[in-house]
Amino acid sequence: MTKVYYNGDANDQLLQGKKVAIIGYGSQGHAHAQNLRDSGIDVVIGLRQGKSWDQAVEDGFNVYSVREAADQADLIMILLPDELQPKVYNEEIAPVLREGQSLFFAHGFNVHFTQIVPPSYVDVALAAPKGPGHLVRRTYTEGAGVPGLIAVWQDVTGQAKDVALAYAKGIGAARAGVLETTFQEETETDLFGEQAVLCGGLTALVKAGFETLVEAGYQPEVAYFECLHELKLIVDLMYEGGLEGMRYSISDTAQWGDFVTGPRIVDDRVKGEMKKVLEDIQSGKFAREWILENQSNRAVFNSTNRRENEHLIEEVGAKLRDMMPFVKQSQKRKEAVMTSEQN
Ligand SMILES: NC(=O)C1=CN([C@@H]2O[C@H](COP(=O)(O)OP(=O)(O)OC[C@H]3O[C@@H](n4cnc5c(N)ncnc54)[C@H](OP(=O)(O)O)[C@@H]3O)[C@@H](O)[C@H]2O)C=CC1
Ligand SMILES: CC[C@](O)(C(C)=O)C(=O)O
Ligand SMILES: [Mg+2]
Ligand SMILES: [Mg+2]
Repeated sequence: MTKVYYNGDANDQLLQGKKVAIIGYGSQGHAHAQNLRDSGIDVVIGLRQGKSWDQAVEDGFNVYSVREAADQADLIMILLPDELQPKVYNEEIAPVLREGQSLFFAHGFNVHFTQIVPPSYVDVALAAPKGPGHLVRRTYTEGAGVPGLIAVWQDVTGQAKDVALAYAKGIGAARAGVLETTFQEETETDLFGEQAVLCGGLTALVKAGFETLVEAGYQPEVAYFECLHELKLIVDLMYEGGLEGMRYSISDTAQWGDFVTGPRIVDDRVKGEMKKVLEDIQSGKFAREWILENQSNRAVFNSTNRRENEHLIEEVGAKLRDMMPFVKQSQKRKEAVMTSEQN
């Protein structure tokens, strides 16, 4: 059985008196920075001037250029978009890297696919939450956490794994469970999961269900509630109790439909395609195409994004969600602030 690490397995002392530079203050960056700070760790932020810089200052952090932050830190966590990391690393971080520092990532893409080649004299490790950054922060504030993976690429000090575990505890991941992996396993499984199941597979399934109902003459609003809105409610049950827990709550009619129709939708052809997707990830084909797409100014990414945002499901969903302010996180936050200001 794989060892799962929890809070009690981590040595907090390894990050006490050390300075952590969080490079980037986006989805993961703001969450790591705020969680580590709340865990008693000294954090500075490395950024360029702009929206995130202003936000990090507003959130009470000392913010520096990437180079200045990296230069003063014991541990540098790179939380920039994957496609921008190699340039920023080469121009701003590599020139100031020195022995004794640790270089951390939340995803192994650039190291595994050799877009970043760290020098031999720094520890290189991974602390990768298995969830979106905004939930890494939200769950932490709720006393919970998002599970995480740690991995060591290069261990100069002999402490890289223990430091990665202490970091994982600092961001709240060790409340939920931390697994040790390799850069290769993290990179390949993360890319596969987001493409085939969590993001690509799911959005395609939702759209195909919605379109099938609408093309058959059913109301788009009914199709939206059925194929998108209710998904969260069903997934929440799976999150809490696995497949069995979800099936306990649904009707026997739904469960029978699940058993007989599920395998007709996700059939052997779909599974065969998943295997090909995995092969493209393992061979580096996907990585090369994503790198080239960025070098060609994201022609396909941008046009696909525009088309996707214009889909009827988005138009219908936006109107329905406007009538359900409680489902909008930003609205929830505004209300929480207003309530705390009133009290
Ligand atoms: N999103 C997620 O939940 C997850 C992400 N990861 C990994 O975490 C890493 C970060 O991803 P994510 O949080 O999504 O990234 P985001 O796209 O949310 O991060 C953008 C941040 O990077 C800053 N930035 C962009 N370009 C530069 C630059 N040239 N110099 C300085 N700062 C810059 C942006 O600042 P500005 O406002 O100025 O543009 C912003 O603060 C990736 O490796 C990703 O794979 C891992 C698990 C989940
Ligand atoms: C599922 C997408 C993800 O891998 C994540 C939130 O874990 C990402 O890269 O954003
Ligand atoms: Mg992921
Ligand atoms: Mg990912």
